[in-house]
Amino acid sequence: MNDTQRFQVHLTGMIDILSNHLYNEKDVYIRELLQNANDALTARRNYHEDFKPYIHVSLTESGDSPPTIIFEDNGIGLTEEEVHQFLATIANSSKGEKTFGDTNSDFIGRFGIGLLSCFIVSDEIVMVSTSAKNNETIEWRGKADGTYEIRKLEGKTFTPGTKVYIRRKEKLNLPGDCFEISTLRQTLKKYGACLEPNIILAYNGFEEEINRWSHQFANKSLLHQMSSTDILAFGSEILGMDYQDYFFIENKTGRTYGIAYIVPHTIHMNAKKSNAVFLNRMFVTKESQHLLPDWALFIHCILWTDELSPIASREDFYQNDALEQVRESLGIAIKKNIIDLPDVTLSKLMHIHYLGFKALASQDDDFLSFIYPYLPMRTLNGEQSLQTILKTDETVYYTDTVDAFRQIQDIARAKQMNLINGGYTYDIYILNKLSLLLSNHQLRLIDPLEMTDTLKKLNSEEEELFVQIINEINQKMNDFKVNVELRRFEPNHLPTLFIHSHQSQEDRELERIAESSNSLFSDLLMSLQPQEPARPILYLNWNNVLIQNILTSDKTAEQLCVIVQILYIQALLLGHYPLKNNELEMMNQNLLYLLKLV
Ligand SMILES: Nc1ncnc2c1ncn2[C@@H]1O[C@H](COP(=O)(O)OP(=O)(O)OP(=O)(O)O)[C@@H](O)[C@H]1O
Repeated sequence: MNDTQRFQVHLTGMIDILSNHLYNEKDVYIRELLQNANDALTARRNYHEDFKPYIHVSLTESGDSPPTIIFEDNGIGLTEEEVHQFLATIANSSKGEKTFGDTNSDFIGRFGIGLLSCFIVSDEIVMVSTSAKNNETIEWRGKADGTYEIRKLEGKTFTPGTKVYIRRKEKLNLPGDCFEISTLRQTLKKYGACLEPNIILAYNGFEEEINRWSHQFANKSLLHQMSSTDILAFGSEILGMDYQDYFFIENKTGRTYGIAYIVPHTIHMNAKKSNAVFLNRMFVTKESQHLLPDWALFIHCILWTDELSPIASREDFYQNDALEQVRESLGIAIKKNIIDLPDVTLSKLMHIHYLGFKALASQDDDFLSFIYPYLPMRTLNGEQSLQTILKTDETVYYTDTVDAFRQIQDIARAKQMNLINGGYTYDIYILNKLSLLLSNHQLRLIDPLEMTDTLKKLNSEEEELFVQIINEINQKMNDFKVNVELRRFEPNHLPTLFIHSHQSQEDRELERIAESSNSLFSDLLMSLQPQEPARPILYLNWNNVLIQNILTSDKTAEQLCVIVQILYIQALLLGHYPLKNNELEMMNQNLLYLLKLV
């Protein structure tokens, strides 16, 4: 015979799960009480009742007994049947569907577990509720041990609404709990800032309104009528930063909207995002990481939504398709607003946030085609905007690495070339895209090797004069895998030009890493190297007085080689290339050699 049994709920275990494993914020019980009061007011309004909604919160302390927080609302209340059905049955809610987004419900509660969070701070929840449906008043006492008592209060007339009493546990060890007035005030402001009903906090005979000013911002049409002073003040209150510029944003459904503040200082690329989000007017998080695209670092948002699903702790949102669509649509809105900003604001913005703008421009052609004139780039003349760089009719060249720029900057300057250093973050993607996008400009990537074509060969007599010595030098430099050549080039003051192709740099780096690895790994690395690795070239400038003096002096080949080796080390150091072991050794030997001479 089948023996059907009922599951039992171990409430103490559940409270432990809630307090230690579900909620990060230790003040959630205030959020849940606010939310329930707010939902009860919504339900009463939906019940077609004409009344002035309020939520009244008070903190009482009397004598030696622990302080008590009392939450009162004049909402729909609960009948006795509803108390059994919704209060005493865990995970049963009177608020319908458990999913957000698909439904257009005004309720915030869904899961039917929120009230349990009060057990984190209290051993008993006492609720006195008068239902607007039948005017009956019920007192419910729920205990953390999983038992509850219920009784009807008769003989007195109560108006519809609910009062919840939370008395602090005797041994509550929760730093910064809300049984202290300033924490309670702060927490009510945090969660309740945008709720519609008037929230009043009473303490020691004084009353203050918590959300009178702030609740208006959540109303889309009121928001657009607020003064800019108010909007900036609201940003600083919610996000804790002083902003100077903002614009409104809204996604395409119109169900997620808000204020986008421009961050007034430079932001680190992996800085935490600071976006406050309210779901059905209830605060969810101040650090939403996924609601805006990654590039939108220069924006801090305050957003209101009713179309996203919160995770169980209600402290963030599920990363689902709905969230992705909202993020994409908000991204489009931000771009559009930036494009519409006045020129002065845009230049100011660029100054602070060029990196964020470059990130966006490198991913988005539309944005790039608008924004590129304002983007700053490093050139031979320091930092310039692309609009200034591209003013000329001549070809503008760019390198793909900082290293390539360094290698050719001197001769490029001598040739009066327009050269951009494309080696900084995002620049190469932007420049590559622009080279295809801009039809009227010659924007061309240059390889340092191309520059060697412009170095002049010596005439045949000169060539003959030095061919032997250059050969000897090359033999001595063979160990360092570099070729030495003699050429004429400008600027004359430049004794050498060191050209290191991508391939020769890679081969060199492989060798250097192999040197500092264990023998097994080093053998493996070296087996990856080609038989004949690519070599950099050290060009000696025959136009340069130092080089002329060196080569025409009566020094022996060995002595000349010492000097060329020193010039080679200098070129490596100027190019920021770490030295290999044999180069270090060679430099030390040469220093000793020089020491002996002086
Ligand atoms: N102030 C109140 N007025 C009227 N009913 C209330 C009040 N507080 C709680 N309730 C009732 O108790 C039920 C359980 O509340 P609880 O906070 O545990 O869950 P919920 O609000 O439904 O969902 P969630 O877990 O998502 O918050 C509610 O569905 C509601 O019917």
